[in-house]
Amino acid sequence: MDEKRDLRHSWRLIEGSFNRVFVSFIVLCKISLGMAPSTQLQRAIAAVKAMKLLGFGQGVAKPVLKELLKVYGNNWEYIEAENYRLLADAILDNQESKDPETNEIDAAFTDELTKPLKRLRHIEDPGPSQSTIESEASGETLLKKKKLVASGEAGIGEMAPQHAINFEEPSAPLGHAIAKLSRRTMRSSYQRDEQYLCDRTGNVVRYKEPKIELDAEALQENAIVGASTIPDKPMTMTENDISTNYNVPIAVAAPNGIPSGIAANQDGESKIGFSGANASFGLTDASSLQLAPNEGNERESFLVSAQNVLAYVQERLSTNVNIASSNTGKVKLSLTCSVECQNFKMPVIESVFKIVEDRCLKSYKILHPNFSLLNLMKEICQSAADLAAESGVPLNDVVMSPLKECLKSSESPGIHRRMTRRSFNGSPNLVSLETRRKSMNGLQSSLHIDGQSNGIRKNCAPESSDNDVLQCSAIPPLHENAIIASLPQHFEHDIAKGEERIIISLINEFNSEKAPPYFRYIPWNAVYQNAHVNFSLAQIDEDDCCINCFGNCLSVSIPCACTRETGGEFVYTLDGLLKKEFLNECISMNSYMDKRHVYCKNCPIGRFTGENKFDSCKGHVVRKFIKECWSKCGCNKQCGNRVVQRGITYNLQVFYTADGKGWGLRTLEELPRGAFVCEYVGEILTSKELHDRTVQGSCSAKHTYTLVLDADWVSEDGLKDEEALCLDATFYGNVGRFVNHRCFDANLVEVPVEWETPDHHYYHLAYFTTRKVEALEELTRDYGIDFKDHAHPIKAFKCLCGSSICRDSCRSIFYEIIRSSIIYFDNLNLYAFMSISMTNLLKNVISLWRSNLTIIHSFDSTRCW
Ligand SMILES: C[S@@+](CC[C@H](N)C(=O)[O-])C[C@H]1O[C@@H](n2cnc3c(N)ncnc32)[C@H](O)[C@@H]1O
Repeated sequence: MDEKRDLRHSWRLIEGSFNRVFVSFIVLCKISLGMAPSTQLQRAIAAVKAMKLLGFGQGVAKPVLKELLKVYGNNWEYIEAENYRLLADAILDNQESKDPETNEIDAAFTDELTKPLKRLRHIEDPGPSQSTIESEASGETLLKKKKLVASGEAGIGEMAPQHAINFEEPSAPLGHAIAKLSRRTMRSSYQRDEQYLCDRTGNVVRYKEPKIELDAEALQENAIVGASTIPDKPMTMTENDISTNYNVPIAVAAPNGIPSGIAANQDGESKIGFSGANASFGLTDASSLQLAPNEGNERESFLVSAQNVLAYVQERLSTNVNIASSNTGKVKLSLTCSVECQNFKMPVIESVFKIVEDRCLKSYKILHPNFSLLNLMKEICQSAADLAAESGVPLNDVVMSPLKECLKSSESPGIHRRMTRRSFNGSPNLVSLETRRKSMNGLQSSLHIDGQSNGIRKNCAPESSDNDVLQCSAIPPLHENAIIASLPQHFEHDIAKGEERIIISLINEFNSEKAPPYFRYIPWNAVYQNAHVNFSLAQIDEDDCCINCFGNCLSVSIPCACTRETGGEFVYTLDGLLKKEFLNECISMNSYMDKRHVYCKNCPIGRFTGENKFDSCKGHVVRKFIKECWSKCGCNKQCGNRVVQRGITYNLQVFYTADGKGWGLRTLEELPRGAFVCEYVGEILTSKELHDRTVQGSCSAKHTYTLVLDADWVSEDGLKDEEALCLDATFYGNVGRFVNHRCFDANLVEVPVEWETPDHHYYHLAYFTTRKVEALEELTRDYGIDFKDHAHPIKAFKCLCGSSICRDSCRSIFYEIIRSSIIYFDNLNLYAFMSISMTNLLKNVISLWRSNLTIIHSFDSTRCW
């Protein structure tokens, strides 16, 4: 109320003095300017009137106007442009040059009448029309300005207040910069070369102001630094968060150099801070976030202080990112983009996030599992704050591409939160989003993003194009064609080299290892030398195929002959997933817990070890087979009973694991339960050939890539060597070779699948999901290793699977007991184990001990380890 009263008073004073000014300027114009009196007179009157409204008396304005007219050869257009900005600036500069010290103090303690005056220098003014002046003078707008200046001056007043970053030269009044831009377009003598930065500890740091070139491109790219308007309900947090606590922020003027100031929002209400011709809703209060009509003016502003960060960044295409943080450590960020659609309605912000995340995932395919837009925004806030707190960061970089700078600043060691993104030229790039916490003491814990739960009511949605959202969210638009252009060295576009139906990228986000040791990618198994694998049509008799079928076997009510192996039922659903019951059984059979091991009398593995061949079998898991239709069948390639042979269909990626397992495989999209992921492909070796390779040491690499196709070994006594087959993916293999081990709760299970060979000597080993797998989750299977079997010829690795029930830990004795317990209670299988209560489990264990049952060490020795 007091403020309003003051303003009214000021306005009366202005009115009262107007007549005198008018008369004086008639004289001035007649004497000094030599123009046609009527025109000059009117113009002079208008100029003085405008200056008076700004608080400059006639005595101050007159000589400066005179001087300007001289300098510009009586070119009134320059002087009148932008509501006499040039004149106002010149007056201020004149004052500054007379007494900079006083001005500095002025900046801090200037009285209320002076504040709006200074503020006008950086307000985005829609134009010099009389109506604008009137509306400014009418109270409400001035009140807004007053508030604005007051909040802005809180920072200046203390001049380098503790914890404030001041990107403005100390002696410069607020709002210098935007005016500067326009002046620069006219004369270079107004340029300032340096700015001062007060870091959070109050030190003044000095650095170069970005050079502003006057060509159109530079005007788009660069921005000027100065003081800014603070919207009357600025980019808000709660009152407590920011209130009047903005410390001398940075403002970046419109790239086109057209300052304007009072933005019209949708409701037609005047708003200070953004051009009415631009979409502008900055960091306003969530509840008052407004979308202004976009008429094309692009603006950038960036307002920063160490504890109070207010950032408004606009990239091209009228898209903005606004960031604000408060003394309390809260950070809010809002996105602005222009959407050219009628009847625009803001969707729920979470759904916007989701779309962007999905798009990121779809496009980059290499995002960190923890990637979320919200996290990204937090990163941006954090990084902006870090940058603000950090001296010596060139401001122009900050202004032009804040995220780029955030990302650049992530090279030092520390907490690593990484994601991949495309570089700003549209190519994919690996980016480390490490955040340096040191400068933000405690901010991390209290980060808050506007629009998360309290909701942004009005904003733009990324509905029109990728650009709309991706540019403003600092994730640049995607151009698939540009993928290969600037890949990081540790990124391989397609390790399958076109052999698969899909692209399988490889990425190392953790160290400099660019690629796994050399191997040749093959999409299907290949016989090394002696393995007896007969793919002949002749060996498939009519009982082993469905000659009379047509189209899709699954669409017929009577299952075809190919289901003989699986009890007269197809194992696949119409969606191509494994049926629940079949999958459950496969999981259970493959389970380390499961007792269904069988032992060969003459184990092919033991034959070459010199051990007693009747005693050497470590046991083999009995597995269920899938039989798929094949070329001799009457159905087509799209038949629902041909899943594995159609190859990999989900987006997979080889990546370097963070937990020391070396390379691993992950999915880039969500996988449903029972989905076929990939086959384990390698060279088909006889067990003798594998043994020879082992003896020769050619398999003694850091990692082991061999496994035994032993699913049916026990059914035939005296299996010939050329029929006892193994797979070795050390030198030739597919993505399956990168699947790491996980104890018990792996998300893949291997299932033998046959189609071109009716016997079970050779088969394909297919990996299916045991549960729904989230995008970016590592794909793992349980190798079935007994980590306690130190007598095994091949030493097991130190398990780093991270499972809470890892068998290779000191707790594993507990699991041995559990396993024994399950074996003891014959009716329990893995599922029962998973579901039994701890009490029951303990009862089992006690009962087990009581009965003095020895722990049985049986395990599948023939699996890969
Ligand atoms: C089939 S390879 C898997 C791919 C391998 N990580 C790589 O970098 O190429 C199996 C090897 O990976 C490593 N490995 C797999 N699972 C592991 C685990 N849970 N803990 C530690 N190492 C593991 C072991 O060296 C093992 O011999």
